[in-house]
Order: sequence, then structure tokens, then C-alpha cells
Amino acid sequence: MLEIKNLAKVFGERVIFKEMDLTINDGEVLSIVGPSGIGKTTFLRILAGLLPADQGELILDNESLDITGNRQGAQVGVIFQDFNLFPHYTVKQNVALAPQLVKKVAKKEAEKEAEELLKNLGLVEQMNQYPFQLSGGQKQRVAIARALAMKPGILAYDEPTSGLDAESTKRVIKVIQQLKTQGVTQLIVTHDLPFAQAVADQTFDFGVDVDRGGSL
Ligand SMILES: Nc1ncnc2c1ncn2[C@@H]1O[C@H](COP(=O)(O)OP(=O)(O)OP(=O)(O)O)[C@@H](O)[C@H]1O
Repeated sequence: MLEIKNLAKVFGERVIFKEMDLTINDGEVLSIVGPSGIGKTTFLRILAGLLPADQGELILDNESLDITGNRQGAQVGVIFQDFNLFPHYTVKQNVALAPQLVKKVAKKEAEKEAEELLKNLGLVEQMNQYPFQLSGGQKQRVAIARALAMKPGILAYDEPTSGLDAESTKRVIKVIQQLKTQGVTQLIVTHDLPFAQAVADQTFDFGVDVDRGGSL
């Protein structure tokens, strides 16, 4: 379960959001919508531990997450829009690398787990290919497998349907639903309202549900 309490972010004098409260239960899918420039990516970067918040708490499975932008560990898995796959590693290596480096998992075991994840995401034939050989949708599923390999408490996506055709979007919906049945908690930042409606149990509208302006 992820609990967000009284979270606030300020850039200079400008309050991007404040008093943000939200709870996502285990296995739930939350979509975050709202107009461009409202603060969705900023929130995602804070959740990922890449950007400091100015106030508030993030509590994941009863443990407080660092909000100063110096977080250790991979409690939150994020699939960014450009996927950031390592170009010189194969698909399997991309997925198996972080558990070996960060969690000190043995290579054989990390690769076995990577194979299992890739199989579940329909990427058996791509395991030994390189990112440049993949379609956008395939790259995205590799990025999902790579995030899942670290066994995060929550998986977050930034605009997962942008640049995908209708068929690939359907596939993403299937993957999200499949992970949901496995109990994975997911948070999705999206502009795509039909997609949000198709996958989400709960929708958070940054344009409506968040306070801004004034000061902290
Ligand atoms: N490092 C920064 N310094 C100052 N202002 C920033 C910084 N990063 C973002 N902003 C501002 O904060 C606001 C929120 O930006 P953010 O990228 O989070 O919006 P968004 O809702 O994700 O938009 P989009 O959907 O277009 O990606 C914007 O007005 C942006 O200009």
C-alpha cells in the first residue's frame, strides 16, 4: 500500500502542488490525469526518488520513503517514456543487470528470473535481441520486465500509451491487468482518458484534486 500524506512541491516561489493526500491499496491501479504542465511528471519524479519534495510523507508498505531526492534502493519502479534501455545489452541482460549489481543476485539466478519475466510479457523471441531491434511496444515491455526484476513495491508509468498504435495500447492494457491479478500496485500518469478508464480502479485528477498557489 502506498500512502501519500500532505505532499508539496515548490519551484522557486511557485507552489506546483500542496496538501496532496492519496492512498493506493495493494493490487490497485491508479491513474493520474490532468492538463499539460500541471505537475504530473514532477510528482512521478518525486515518487521515483529523483527529485526532492518540500513537505510531506511517502509511506510504502508501512515504511517511510526518503523524499529528499537521495533515495537508496528500488522500492518504486518507474517506466519512463523513453524507457532508458541499455543499447549495448541484450533484452535479457537489460532485465538481469540491476538485480546482480544492486541486490547481488547471482548471474544464473538473475538470468533465470529475467527469462521468466520476459516469458510472461510475451518476449521469448526477443530475449537475445538488442533494443534497436525492437518495436516501441516491445521496448516498453522490456522496461516493465526490468522494473519488475527489482521487485518494487509499486510500479509507475509515465504516459505508457504515447507513441503506441491501437494494437500496442491493447497489449499494454492486458499487461497492466495481468500484473494487477498478480497483486502488483500500479500508478499511471496519462493524458489518454479512454485508456485511464479501461485500466484504473481509481483516478486522481491533478487539475481538480490538488491544491496549488499561495504558499506552503
Ligand atoms: N526544474 C524545474 N524548475 C522550475 N519549474 C519546473 C521545473 N520542472 C518543472 N517545472 C514546472 O512545473 C510545472 C509542472 O511540470 P510537469 O512537467 O510536472 O507537468 P506535467 O503535468 O507532467 O505536464 P506534461 O503533461 O506536459 O508532461 C510546469 O509549469 C513546469 O514548467
